[in-house]
Amino acid sequence: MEGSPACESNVTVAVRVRPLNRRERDLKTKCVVEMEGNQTVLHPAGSNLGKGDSRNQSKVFAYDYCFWSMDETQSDKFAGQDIVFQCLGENLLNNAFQGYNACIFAYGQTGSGKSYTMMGSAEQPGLIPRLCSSLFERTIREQREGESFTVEVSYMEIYNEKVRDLLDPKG
Ligand SMILES: Nc1ncnc2c1ncn2[C@@H]1O[C@H](COP(=O)(O)OP(=O)(O)OP(=O)(O)O)[C@@H](O)[C@H]1O
Repeated sequence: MEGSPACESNVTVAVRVRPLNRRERDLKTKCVVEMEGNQTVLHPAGSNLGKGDSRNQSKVFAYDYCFWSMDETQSDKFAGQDIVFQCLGENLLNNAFQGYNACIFAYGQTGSGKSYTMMGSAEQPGLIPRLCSSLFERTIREQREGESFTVEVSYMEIYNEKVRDLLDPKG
């Protein structure tokens, strides 16, 4: 409603673009994604469709966050692991410290960058290691007499409609 404060949703949706991989570069793949603020624009990939065909038009989508991780040299818009954590992880931790359950769900086709964003590497840690270190740092920092913190986590993968417990050593 006009004049009322912005409505805060309990769900945050972000989209991330990864750099082209070797195969895509070798095929001289054109990047058809553009990001501006919280908008993602998908351009037609160049086809033989007729002029009036709606598939020839760019499509604009709005998200809470659009992370451009295509090209590190574009430093003004490049979103590395640190930015992703600042935007998604810090809020989630704040909510967790108020006692709310929190969940991050990474969705995308194979090779789209889910593991990179969630786990990352030793040099480029992703959301999970960053969340864990901040979480435990904060439990130590905010320790008070007579209070305790209980942390419960689960880590699941759903692939081909099968759920796999990624923390189960037997798995
Ligand atoms: N933001 C990024 N910056 C640099 N490299 C990336 C990024 N995202 C993904 N990659 C690289 O792209 C490749 C595929 O990414 P990743 O393994 O994370 O995909 P995935 O979605 O988890 O795939 P799968 O569903 O098959 O497990 C990896 O080599 C990864 O290092």
